[in-house]
Amino acid sequence: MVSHALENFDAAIVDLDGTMIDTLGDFDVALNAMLDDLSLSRVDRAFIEQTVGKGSEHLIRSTLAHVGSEASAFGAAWARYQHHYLRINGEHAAVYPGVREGLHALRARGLVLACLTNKPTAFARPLLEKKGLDGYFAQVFGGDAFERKKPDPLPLLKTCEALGVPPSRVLMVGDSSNDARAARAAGCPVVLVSYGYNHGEPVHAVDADGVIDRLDALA
Ligand SMILES: O=C(O)COP(=O)(O)O
Ligand SMILES: [Mg+2]
Repeated sequence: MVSHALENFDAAIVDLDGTMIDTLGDFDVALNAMLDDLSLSRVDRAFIEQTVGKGSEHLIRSTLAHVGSEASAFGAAWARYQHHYLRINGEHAAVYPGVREGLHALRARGLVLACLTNKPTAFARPLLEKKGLDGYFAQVFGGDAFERKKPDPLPLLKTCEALGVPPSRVLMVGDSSNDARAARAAGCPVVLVSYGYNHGEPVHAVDADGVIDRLDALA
C-alpha cells in the first residue's frame, strides 16, 4: 500500500459532491422540481444518493428511466434541471466537518490543490464560492471540462498536467469508486472519505490507499 503521508505529495485533487460538500439536498430539490415541471413522479433521497457521482447527464437519464419516462424527454429535462439547479445551488447543501481545516492544512503544508468533480463546471464554481471554499483551489474542473469523466483517468491526468505535478506526487481525495478507479488508472495514490456517496456500496470495499472520517485527518 502506498503511504498517504503528506510529504509524499506536491499536490492534491479533491472531489466535490460527497467529499467536501453534502449536496444531496440540492440534488433533491432541483431534480424533483424538474420532475414536477415534466409532470413525472418524484424520486426519493435514497435513489438520488445511489445515483449521483457520474455527472448530471447520467443522473437525469437514470431518473427518467426510474420514473418510467421516455428517454426522448432528456432535452427538456436537462433544460429544466439546469434552470432549477442554478437557482438553488448551495441552498440545501453543507460543507462536511473537517473540510475547511483539512484544505487549510494541505495548503499550509505546501500542496497545490485542484477540485475535480463530475458536476458541470458551471454548477461547481458558484457552489465553491458560495461556501467560501474557492480560494483554496488553483484549478477547478467539472465533468464537462474534458472529453471523459471519472472513472476514466483522463480528467485526473489532465488535472495533474494543469498543476504541473506528476501523478505519483498527486493525492486524490474522493468519496466513491469513480474517484478510486480513475486515480488507480492515472497512477495517483487515493484516499476515500467514509461519509459520502458510493453508489449504495460500502466504501471500505473499494480498492484505495486509505479511508478517512474527516478531511483534516490527512494532516
Ligand atoms: O455531479 C455528480 O455526479 C457528482 O460529482 P462528484 O462526486 O464527482 O463531485
Ligand atoms: Mg463525489
